[in-house]
Amino acid sequence: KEKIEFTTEQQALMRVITDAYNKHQIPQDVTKKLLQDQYSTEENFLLLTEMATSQVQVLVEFTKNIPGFLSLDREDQIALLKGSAVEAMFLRSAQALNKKMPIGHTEVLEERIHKSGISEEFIKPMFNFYKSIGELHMVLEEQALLTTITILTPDRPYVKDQPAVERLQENVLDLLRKMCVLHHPQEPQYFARLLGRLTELRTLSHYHAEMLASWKVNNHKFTPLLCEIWDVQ
Ligand SMILES: O=C(NC1CCCCC1)[C@H]([C@@H]1CCCCO1)n1c(-c2ccc(Cl)cc2)nc2cc(F)c(Cl)cc21
Repeated sequence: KEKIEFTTEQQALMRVITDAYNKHQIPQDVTKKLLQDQYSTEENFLLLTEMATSQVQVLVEFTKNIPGFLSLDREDQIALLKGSAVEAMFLRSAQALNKKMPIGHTEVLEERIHKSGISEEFIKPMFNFYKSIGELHMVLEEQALLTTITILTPDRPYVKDQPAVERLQENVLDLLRKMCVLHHPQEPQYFARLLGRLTELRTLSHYHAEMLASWKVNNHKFTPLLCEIWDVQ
Protein backbone atom coordinates (compact mmCIF):
# COMPACT_ATOMS: atom_id res chain seq x y z
CA LYS A 1 0.00 0.00 0.00
CA GLU A 2 1.67 3.26 -1.18
CA LYS A 3 2.22 5.76 1.66
CA ILE A 4 1.10 9.18 0.34
CA GLU A 5 3.34 12.08 1.38
CA PHE A 6 2.59 15.71 0.44
CA THR A 7 5.41 18.24 0.36
CA THR A 8 4.80 21.56 2.13
CA GLU A 9 4.51 23.19 -1.33
CA GLN A 10 1.85 20.65 -2.33
CA GLN A 11 -0.08 21.23 0.91
CA ALA A 12 0.01 24.99 0.28
CA LEU A 13 -1.01 24.51 -3.38
CA MET A 14 -3.94 22.27 -2.35
CA ARG A 15 -5.17 24.78 0.23
CA VAL A 16 -4.94 27.79 -2.09
CA ILE A 17 -6.73 26.03 -4.96
CA THR A 18 -9.46 24.52 -2.77
CA ASP A 19 -10.15 27.83 -0.98
CA ALA A 20 -10.35 29.68 -4.31
CA TYR A 21 -12.64 26.98 -5.74
CA ASN A 22 -14.98 27.18 -2.75
CA LYS A 23 -15.50 30.93 -3.24
CA HIS A 24 -17.55 30.18 -6.35
CA GLN A 25 -21.26 30.32 -5.40
CA ILE A 26 -22.91 30.47 -8.84
CA PRO A 27 -23.76 26.76 -9.22
CA GLN A 28 -25.86 26.85 -6.04
CA ASP A 29 -27.73 29.93 -7.31
CA VAL A 30 -28.60 28.24 -10.59
CA THR A 31 -29.63 24.99 -8.90
CA LYS A 32 -31.85 26.87 -6.46
CA LYS A 33 -33.54 28.88 -9.24
CA LEU A 34 -34.08 25.85 -11.45
CA LEU A 35 -35.58 23.85 -8.57
CA GLN A 36 -37.79 26.76 -7.48
CA ASP A 37 -39.50 27.54 -10.77
CA GLN A 38 -40.18 26.18 -14.23
CA TYR A 39 -38.84 28.78 -16.68
CA SER A 40 -39.69 29.46 -20.31
CA THR A 41 -37.02 28.77 -22.94
CA GLU A 42 -36.36 32.54 -23.09
CA GLU A 43 -35.93 32.76 -19.30
CA ASN A 44 -33.69 29.68 -19.33
CA PHE A 45 -31.52 31.15 -22.07
CA LEU A 46 -31.25 34.42 -20.16
CA LEU A 47 -30.40 32.51 -16.95
CA LEU A 48 -27.68 30.57 -18.77
CA THR A 49 -26.10 33.67 -20.35
CA GLU A 50 -26.22 35.57 -17.04
CA MET A 51 -24.74 32.66 -15.07
CA ALA A 52 -22.12 31.94 -17.71
CA THR A 53 -21.10 35.60 -17.75
CA SER A 54 -20.57 35.71 -14.00
CA GLN A 55 -18.85 32.32 -14.21
CA VAL A 56 -16.22 33.85 -16.51
CA GLN A 57 -15.64 36.65 -14.01
CA VAL A 58 -15.27 34.12 -11.17
CA LEU A 59 -12.94 32.04 -13.35
CA VAL A 60 -10.64 35.06 -13.82
CA GLU A 61 -10.52 35.55 -10.03
CA PHE A 62 -9.88 31.82 -9.54
CA THR A 63 -6.92 31.77 -11.96
CA LYS A 64 -5.28 34.64 -10.06
CA ASN A 65 -4.94 32.24 -7.12
CA ILE A 66 -3.15 29.56 -9.14
CA PRO A 67 0.48 29.85 -8.01
CA GLY A 68 2.62 30.98 -10.93
CA PHE A 69 -0.30 31.94 -13.20
CA LEU A 70 0.26 35.69 -12.86
CA SER A 71 3.97 35.19 -13.64
CA LEU A 72 3.04 33.80 -17.08
CA ASP A 73 3.20 36.06 -20.13
CA ARG A 74 0.12 38.35 -19.97
CA GLU A 75 -1.16 37.35 -23.41
CA ASP A 76 -0.71 33.67 -22.53
CA GLN A 77 -2.84 34.22 -19.41
CA ILE A 78 -5.64 35.53 -21.66
CA ALA A 79 -5.18 32.65 -24.13
CA LEU A 80 -5.48 30.11 -21.28
CA LEU A 81 -8.62 31.78 -19.91
CA LYS A 82 -10.25 32.06 -23.34
CA GLY A 83 -9.31 28.46 -24.15
CA SER A 84 -10.71 26.96 -20.94
CA ALA A 85 -13.76 29.11 -20.07
CA VAL A 86 -16.34 26.91 -21.84
CA GLU A 87 -14.82 23.69 -20.47
CA ALA A 88 -14.76 25.16 -16.95
CA MET A 89 -18.43 26.10 -17.35
CA PHE A 90 -19.44 22.57 -18.41
CA LEU A 91 -17.32 21.09 -15.61
CA ARG A 92 -19.07 23.34 -13.11
CA SER A 93 -22.46 22.44 -14.58
CA ALA A 94 -21.62 18.73 -14.23
CA GLN A 95 -20.54 19.22 -10.64
CA ALA A 96 -23.72 21.20 -9.90
CA LEU A 97 -25.89 18.37 -11.25
CA ASN A 98 -23.97 15.69 -9.36
CA LYS A 99 -24.05 17.44 -6.00
CA LYS A 100 -25.74 15.48 -3.19
CA MET A 101 -29.35 16.73 -3.08
CA PRO A 102 -32.53 15.76 -1.18
CA ILE A 103 -34.46 12.86 -2.70
CA GLY A 104 -36.08 13.71 -6.03
CA HIS A 105 -34.32 17.05 -6.51
CA THR A 106 -31.78 15.74 -9.02
CA GLU A 107 -34.59 14.28 -11.16
CA VAL A 108 -36.41 17.64 -11.18
CA LEU A 109 -33.18 19.43 -12.09
CA GLU A 110 -32.46 16.98 -14.93
CA GLU A 111 -36.03 17.31 -16.24
CA ARG A 112 -35.84 21.11 -16.26
CA ILE A 113 -32.49 21.10 -18.02
CA HIS A 114 -33.87 18.65 -20.61
CA LYS A 115 -36.78 21.06 -21.21
CA SER A 116 -34.77 24.28 -20.95
CA GLY A 117 -34.78 24.94 -24.68
CA ILE A 118 -31.57 23.19 -25.62
CA SER A 119 -31.78 21.40 -28.95
CA GLU A 120 -32.41 17.60 -28.64
CA GLU A 121 -29.24 16.57 -30.51
CA PHE A 122 -27.07 17.98 -27.68
CA ILE A 123 -29.02 16.57 -24.73
CA LYS A 124 -27.47 13.08 -25.02
CA PRO A 125 -23.77 14.06 -25.28
CA MET A 126 -24.22 16.65 -22.54
CA PHE A 127 -25.92 14.28 -20.09
CA ASN A 128 -23.51 11.47 -20.99
CA PHE A 129 -20.73 13.78 -19.87
CA TYR A 130 -22.60 14.80 -16.69
CA LYS A 131 -23.21 11.12 -15.85
CA SER A 132 -19.57 10.18 -16.49
CA ILE A 133 -18.45 12.92 -14.12
CA GLY A 134 -21.03 11.81 -11.53
CA GLU A 135 -19.82 8.18 -11.63
CA LEU A 136 -16.37 9.34 -10.49
CA HIS A 137 -17.68 10.65 -7.13
CA MET A 138 -14.90 13.25 -7.06
CA VAL A 139 -14.09 14.85 -3.73
CA LEU A 140 -14.03 18.67 -3.69
CA GLU A 141 -10.22 18.84 -3.89
CA GLU A 142 -10.21 16.66 -7.02
CA GLN A 143 -12.86 18.90 -8.64
CA ALA A 144 -10.79 22.01 -7.88
CA LEU A 145 -7.58 20.41 -9.19
CA LEU A 146 -9.30 19.12 -12.34
CA THR A 147 -10.59 22.63 -13.10
CA THR A 148 -7.06 24.00 -12.55
CA ILE A 149 -5.58 21.36 -14.89
CA THR A 150 -8.15 22.36 -17.53
CA ILE A 151 -7.10 26.00 -17.25
CA LEU A 152 -3.39 25.12 -17.38
CA THR A 153 -3.66 23.26 -20.70
CA PRO A 154 -0.48 24.18 -22.65
CA ASP A 155 -1.82 23.45 -26.17
CA ARG A 156 -4.57 26.08 -26.21
CA PRO A 157 -4.64 28.28 -29.34
CA TYR A 158 -2.20 31.25 -29.32
CA VAL A 159 -0.21 30.15 -26.24
CA LYS A 160 3.40 31.24 -26.95
CA ASP A 161 5.37 29.85 -23.98
CA GLN A 162 3.87 26.33 -23.71
CA PRO A 163 6.73 24.91 -21.56
CA ALA A 164 6.00 27.51 -18.86
CA VAL A 165 2.36 26.35 -18.75
CA GLU A 166 3.43 22.69 -18.80
CA ARG A 167 5.61 23.27 -15.71
CA LEU A 168 2.66 24.72 -13.78
CA GLN A 169 0.32 22.00 -14.99
CA GLU A 170 2.77 19.24 -14.04
CA ASN A 171 2.77 20.42 -10.40
CA VAL A 172 -1.03 20.25 -10.29
CA LEU A 173 -1.09 16.86 -12.09
CA ASP A 174 1.34 15.41 -9.55
CA LEU A 175 -0.79 16.69 -6.70
CA LEU A 176 -3.99 15.33 -8.29
CA ARG A 177 -2.37 11.92 -8.82
CA LYS A 178 -1.53 11.74 -5.09
CA MET A 179 -5.03 12.95 -4.08
CA CYS A 180 -6.56 10.20 -6.25
CA VAL A 181 -4.47 7.48 -4.56
CA LEU A 182 -5.37 8.94 -1.17
CA HIS A 183 -9.15 9.20 -1.76
CA HIS A 184 -9.62 6.19 -4.08
CA PRO A 185 -7.05 3.62 -2.85
CA GLN A 186 -9.07 0.71 -4.30
CA GLU A 187 -9.04 2.17 -7.82
CA PRO A 188 -5.47 2.33 -9.20
CA GLN A 189 -6.86 3.56 -12.57
CA TYR A 190 -8.90 6.39 -11.03
CA PHE A 191 -6.41 9.15 -11.92
CA ALA A 192 -6.30 7.98 -15.57
CA ARG A 193 -10.14 7.88 -15.71
CA LEU A 194 -10.27 11.42 -14.32
CA LEU A 195 -7.93 12.73 -17.03
CA GLY A 196 -9.94 10.83 -19.63
CA ARG A 197 -12.94 13.00 -18.75
CA LEU A 198 -10.99 16.06 -19.93
CA THR A 199 -11.01 14.60 -23.44
CA GLU A 200 -14.81 14.12 -23.25
CA LEU A 201 -15.07 17.69 -21.88
CA ARG A 202 -13.09 19.13 -24.81
CA THR A 203 -15.31 17.29 -27.31
CA LEU A 204 -18.51 18.51 -25.64
CA SER A 205 -17.15 22.05 -25.54
CA HIS A 206 -16.62 22.03 -29.31
CA TYR A 207 -20.44 22.07 -29.63
CA HIS A 208 -21.06 24.99 -27.27
CA ALA A 209 -21.50 27.68 -29.96
CA GLU A 210 -23.93 25.42 -31.88
CA MET A 211 -25.74 24.50 -28.63
CA LEU A 212 -26.35 28.18 -27.98
CA ALA A 213 -27.23 29.07 -31.57
CA SER A 214 -29.79 26.23 -31.68
CA TRP A 215 -31.45 27.18 -28.37
CA LYS A 216 -35.21 27.37 -29.06
CA VAL A 217 -35.55 31.13 -28.66
CA ASN A 218 -36.25 33.75 -31.32
CA ASN A 219 -33.53 36.15 -30.23
CA HIS A 220 -30.12 34.83 -29.09
CA LYS A 221 -28.82 37.79 -27.11
CA PHE A 222 -25.37 37.51 -25.47
CA THR A 223 -23.39 39.75 -23.14
CA PRO A 224 -20.24 41.44 -24.57
CA LEU A 225 -18.09 39.21 -22.32
CA LEU A 226 -19.70 36.02 -23.66
CA CYS A 227 -19.24 37.28 -27.24
CA GLU A 228 -15.54 37.64 -26.42
CA ILE A 229 -15.05 34.34 -24.66
CA TRP A 230 -17.66 32.05 -26.23
CA ASP A 231 -17.19 32.69 -29.99
CA VAL A 232 -20.87 33.56 -30.32
CA GLN A 233 -22.71 36.32 -32.26
O1 LIG B 1 -26.70 27.88 -16.12
C1 LIG B 1 -26.24 26.80 -16.42
N1 LIG B 1 -25.05 26.35 -15.94
C2 LIG B 1 -24.23 27.19 -15.05
C3 LIG B 1 -23.15 27.88 -15.88
C4 LIG B 1 -22.16 28.60 -14.98
C5 LIG B 1 -21.58 27.70 -13.90
C6 LIG B 1 -22.69 27.06 -13.08
C7 LIG B 1 -23.67 26.29 -13.95
C8 LIG B 1 -27.01 25.86 -17.34
C9 LIG B 1 -28.52 26.05 -17.21
C10 LIG B 1 -29.30 24.91 -17.86
C11 LIG B 1 -30.80 25.17 -17.81
C12 LIG B 1 -31.12 26.49 -18.39
C13 LIG B 1 -30.31 27.54 -17.71
O2 LIG B 1 -28.89 27.25 -17.84
N2 LIG B 1 -26.69 24.47 -17.11
C14 LIG B 1 -26.24 23.64 -18.08
C15 LIG B 1 -25.93 24.01 -19.46
C16 LIG B 1 -24.84 24.83 -19.73
C17 LIG B 1 -24.54 25.17 -21.04
C18 LIG B 1 -25.35 24.73 -22.08
CL1 LIG B 1 -24.96 25.17 -23.72
C19 LIG B 1 -26.46 23.92 -21.81
C20 LIG B 1 -26.76 23.56 -20.50
N3 LIG B 1 -26.10 22.40 -17.59
C21 LIG B 1 -26.44 22.46 -16.27
C22 LIG B 1 -26.46 21.48 -15.27
C23 LIG B 1 -26.85 21.82 -13.98
F1 LIG B 1 -26.88 20.91 -13.03
C24 LIG B 1 -27.22 23.15 -13.67
CL2 LIG B 1 -27.70 23.56 -12.07
C25 LIG B 1 -27.20 24.14 -14.66
C26 LIG B 1 -26.82 23.77 -15.95
